[in-house]
Order: sequence, then C-alpha cells, then structure tokens
Amino acid sequence: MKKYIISIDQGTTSTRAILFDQQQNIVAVSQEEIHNSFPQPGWVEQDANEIWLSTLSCLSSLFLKSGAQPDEVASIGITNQRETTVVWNKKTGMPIHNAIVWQSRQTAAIVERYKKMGVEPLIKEKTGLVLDPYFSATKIRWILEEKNIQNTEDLLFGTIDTWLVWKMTNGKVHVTDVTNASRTLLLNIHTLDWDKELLELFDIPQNMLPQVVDTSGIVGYIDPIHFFNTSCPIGAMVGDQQSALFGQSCFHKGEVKNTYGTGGFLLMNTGDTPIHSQKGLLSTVAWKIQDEVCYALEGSIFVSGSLIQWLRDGLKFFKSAKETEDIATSVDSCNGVMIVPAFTGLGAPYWNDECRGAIFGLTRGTDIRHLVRASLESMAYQSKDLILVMEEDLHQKITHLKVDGGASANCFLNQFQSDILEIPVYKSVMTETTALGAARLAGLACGFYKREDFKDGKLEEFLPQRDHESIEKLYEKWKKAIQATQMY
Ligand SMILES: Nc1ncnc2c1ncn2[C@@H]1O[C@H](COP(=O)(O)OP(=O)(O)O)[C@@H](O)[C@H]1O
Ligand SMILES: O=P(O)(O)OC[C@H](O)CO
Repeated sequence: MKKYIISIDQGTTSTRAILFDQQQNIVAVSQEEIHNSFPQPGWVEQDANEIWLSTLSCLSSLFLKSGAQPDEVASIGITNQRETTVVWNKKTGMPIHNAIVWQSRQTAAIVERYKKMGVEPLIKEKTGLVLDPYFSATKIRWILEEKNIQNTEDLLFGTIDTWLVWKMTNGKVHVTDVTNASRTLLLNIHTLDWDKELLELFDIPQNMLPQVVDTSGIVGYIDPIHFFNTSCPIGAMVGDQQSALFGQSCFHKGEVKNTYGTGGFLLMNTGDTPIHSQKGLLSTVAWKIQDEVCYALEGSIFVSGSLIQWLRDGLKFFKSAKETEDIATSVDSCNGVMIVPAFTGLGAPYWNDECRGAIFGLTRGTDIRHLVRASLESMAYQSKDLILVMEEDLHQKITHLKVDGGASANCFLNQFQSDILEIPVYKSVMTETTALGAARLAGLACGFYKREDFKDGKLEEFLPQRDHESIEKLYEKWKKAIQATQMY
C-alpha cells in the first residue's frame, strides 16, 4: 500500500529529502549541505555531481531514518534552486563546467553586450524578466563561449530539476517544468513554450533544451538502481519559490509569501494573467496543472540567509545559524550599524550588478552582537523594499505576510519584520513549506492527495510592536545606506 510522498528540496545551501504521509505531515527529513566555490569576486559555482550525489545520499538515509519501504512511496516531487545552470555531455553524463549558481555575476559582460543591443523591452515583454546575469540564458552562453564550443550536438542544458530527473532516469528523460523554464530568459510566458526569437538572440540551439512539462504530472520513473530496486514515478518538478507559494496555500489571487533561504523571495499569486511590473519586479509562472495556469509577481533578493552563513563561515562569529537569535536579542539595537549585503550586487527592485556589500556606522563600541543584529535586520529591510514596490505596482495594500525558509526559524527576524512592515507576520509551524509544495504537486499527479486536502497548517503570529515614528527613522537610514552602497 502506498503511504508516502518523497519531496526532494535541492536548495542553494543544502539538499533535503523529506517524507510526507497521507495527512501531509513530515515523517522524516535527511539533509546535506552543498559546497559553493567563489572563483572570482561576485562569481558563485557548485559541483553538479555533488548536487546529484547529495540527492542520492539523502534518499538513502531517508529510508534508513524512517524505516519506510521504497514500494510504499507513491511519488517523488522535486523542488529546486532555480536558474542555476548545468551543461553536460549526454554521452558521458559529465558536466562540461561547474554549475553556475543563480547568484553568480560572471555573465555581467555578456549581459552588457545584450543591453547595448536594446533588447530589454522585448525580453521583458516575452519572459516577464529583466536582462540580468541572474537568469540562465547568459549562463549557457558563457559556458559555450568559455569552452569554445562549436558543436552542441552532444550537449544538454538543464536547471537543477532537469539535471536531477535526467540522472534519476539514467539519461532517459530530459524535461523541465514551466516554473523552472520561466526563469531562463528563453521561455515565452504567454505561450509557455521556448521562444524561437530568444533562442536565436542568445544563440542557443533548441536541441540542447529540455522539453517543457506541467508542474504536476508524471514525467518518468526513477531507475530502480537508485531506489533499492523499486520503480517510483516522478510526479512533480517545481522551482522552489513557486513551490513555497503552493505549500503556503497561496491559491488565490493577491495572496503573498516571503521566503528567507539563501536569498529572499517575495511572491504574490496574480491569477491567470502575468502582471508587467513598472517597478523592477518579475512576472513568472507559479504553476501549470493541466489547463490551470497561475502566474506570480516576484521580488528577488540575492543575499538573505547567506549573509548569516558568511558570518558563520567567513567571519567565524558563531558555530550555528541558530545562535544568531540569542546574539541579536542580547543587545537593544544595532548601535547605529547598517549592513547592505550586496555581495553579488542588488536584485529587485534595484537590479545593480556592479555594487558590492557595505557596512555603515561602525564605532569602537561596535561588536559582534551589533553586526549579527544588523545582518538579520537587513533581511527584513530588503523585504520591506519589495513589499513597498509591490504595493505601488498593484495599487493594493499588503495586509499581512506569510513567511518561511530556513531563516524564518529566527523569531527575532520575524518580529523585526512585523515591526518594520507594521503588519502581522505569520510563520507556518511546519517549516518545510517549500518541500510541502512539491509533495502536494507530486501527490496530486498520482491521486495520493486531492486539491481540497490543501489548507493552511498551524501558524505562529508576530504582531507589530513599535511606534510608527521610530520605524520611519530606521527605514530612512536603510534607504540612505542603499543609496550610498550604489554610489561607492
Ligand atoms: N535560525 C536562523 N537564523 C538566521 N538564519 C538562519 C537560521 N537558520 C538557517 N538560517 C539561514 O538560512 C539559510 C538556509 O535556509 P534554506 O531555506 O535551507 O536555504 P536554501 O533553500 O537556499 O538551501 C542559510 O543561509 C542559513 O544561514
Ligand atoms: O536556494 P534558495 O531557497 O534561496 O532559492 C534560490 C532561488 O530559487 C533562486 O531564484
């Protein structure tokens, strides 16, 4: 009898495999951190083979931990860091370069080349995106140019969903879902297919591209060799931010969620039509399930939880991200310190790929506690920047915010977010909402779950506690810091 769904959440910081039962409860979790390399300032790369091996290893330890049997699994859902680009040789199965991570700025010169051609309006109209190194197309171009590739016959491109499914099926299935495809700069979000004009523009041969499929639906079966001699359908592929929107039950137009993972991502469900932002937000596909197509308006922040990781690994301030909550609350304020974590430039709404991070307001009285607190506060200020432009874009007030992602475990952050936005913040008690989204979508594909089963879980509430005047003053300082960072 089928009792479970497995959700694989392949994020920028770690890979997780999570077992969900029929009631959408978590039965077991296994997790492995992923290494990042920084070959040059502003560049971020990962080893695509490490990503695949960590997935296999998380799947194995999930069974060991839970005692579940592979033949009790109804379906596997995959949710993933988006845009990260892998190009591999289909004969050898080996990547021809490291995976270029979404955060990486290494294609800035290529982006400049295209900007000079005046193609930004065309790209925005077709893809809902801005012309920026963030997205996959210029990353593919960079790899082809770097490796001086003349013949692409044996090469395949994929984002992480595609790479994992190709590996899981031993090279039989080369697909991507619409949500991931909508982050490449190559998908026309109106027709939901690869756009010939854009493929020509970026000089990317269609034979390298995966077939675009629905977000929920069986795309193939994991090869029994990777799954204890059992075959199991792969029932969903979905970008992690869209998955969190689904996992947070934002099924209606106007509903919003904010995720604090490696980066920060605010998404609003905009129903069956894409909104063309005037304020630097992105239009993206939220999901496609047969005839149902849903779009989202998105604000993307490049550095959110990864700032905490830098304090941990780069500056060695503490051993575990968890400690930051106690450190931050051990002081009453940041003592005038502001941090703008523009390690790889600034994403929405600024789209500045040249500026780099900055710390303001240092004195002899500054210590680790103030820097930690300022780092957490910067995650909330960046989200406020997005909420304000989203409200302006839509002429609509956002009345509350649902939050998730690794850093939403931090109650100081959630409280400060509520204070600085002056609206309630709701954190789902079940923190794995990204994985839940993919589990739901995979469960739908095989009839394990029904749509009416999907409701909000238990929520923890954070209400604004500070006076309006002090909030205004703090936010003004943040805006000055952002301006100064961009002028440096
Ligand atoms: N308690 C915490 N407080 C602040 N940041 C945290 C906390 N726990 C985890 N993080 C940060 O959250 C990020 C991991 O979140 P996660 O959602 O797993 O990321 P991803 O999906 O990008 O792999 C890391 O960058 C980590 O530094
Ligand atoms: O790894 P995350 O969870 O921060 O998400 C990465 C995003 O998908 C990048 O667009």
